[in-house]
Amino acid sequence: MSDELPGFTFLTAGKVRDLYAPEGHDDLLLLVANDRVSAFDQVLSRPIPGRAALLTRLTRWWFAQLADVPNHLADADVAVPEAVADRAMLVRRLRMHPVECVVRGYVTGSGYAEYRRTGSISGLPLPEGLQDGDRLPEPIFTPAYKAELGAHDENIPFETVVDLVGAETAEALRSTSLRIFAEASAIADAKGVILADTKFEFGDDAEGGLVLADEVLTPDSSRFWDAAAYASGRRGVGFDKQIVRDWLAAHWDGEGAAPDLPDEVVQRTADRYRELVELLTA
Ligand SMILES: Nc1ncnc(-c2cnn(Cc3cccc(F)c3)c2)c1Cl
Repeated sequence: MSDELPGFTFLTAGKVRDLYAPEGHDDLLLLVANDRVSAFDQVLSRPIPGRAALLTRLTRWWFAQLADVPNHLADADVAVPEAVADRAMLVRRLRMHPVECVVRGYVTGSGYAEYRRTGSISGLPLPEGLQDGDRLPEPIFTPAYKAELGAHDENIPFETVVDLVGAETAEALRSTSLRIFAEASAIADAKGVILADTKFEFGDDAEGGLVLADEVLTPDSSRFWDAAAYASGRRGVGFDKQIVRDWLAAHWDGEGAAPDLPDEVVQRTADRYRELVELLTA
């Protein structure tokens, strides 16, 4: 997506999203998703058609499911350009907390690596002998400090969250994150999808209230696994990027730029995103 969006000032770009400010509305922002996908810390060269619209639809749906949690969606009368309308969200500008509110129901990824090194994640001691992909006795709040774009977030103990945002907000971040995770994983579970982990971001609005921000419970912020595959011993079968990961693992040594995905992989991945969103939002 070029930076040009009439009536909006380009602010910054993430891996797969751009942030704009609506001219004349400094209390609002526009998040515009694009069809790019990142894997192995690289934004792949070939976009996945329809991905941005599907993930925007999913985030909107989750916000509606989590009606008891204040969120940043704005219903202001600002015209969003037709060209991006199905993959854009007009949101209230918040004072964002610099904490990635990660909740894990299963141990995998960077959390599993930290567990193998230290026996804990974000300072939380865990049972011995856990294997990659094991379900945890109960979901845990494992916050991270927002790293600069492209770097890995650094897991931090709850005490550091208190230092960053104060005890009251830290407790609210933890309790709200755990509550949302419990609600969302129950919804996903009923549809044959494991929500293994997710990352929430929150900010304060002008009244000082805690507001759920950014994208929510999408395959970019969460790991969604196929529950039937997990039950049959095939762990961590991702719903979205597994096709891309498997193809890259078979056709790339991980050095330098990732090769272009073939049409068949792009199409199957696009289908898989649609399948996940239609399964969850049915
Ligand atoms: N409601 C809000 N209020 C204030 N700030 C934000 C905010 C800032 N940055 N990001 C993440 C991001 C970075 C790059 C492109 C993106 F589309 C999004 C979200 C939000 Cl969502």
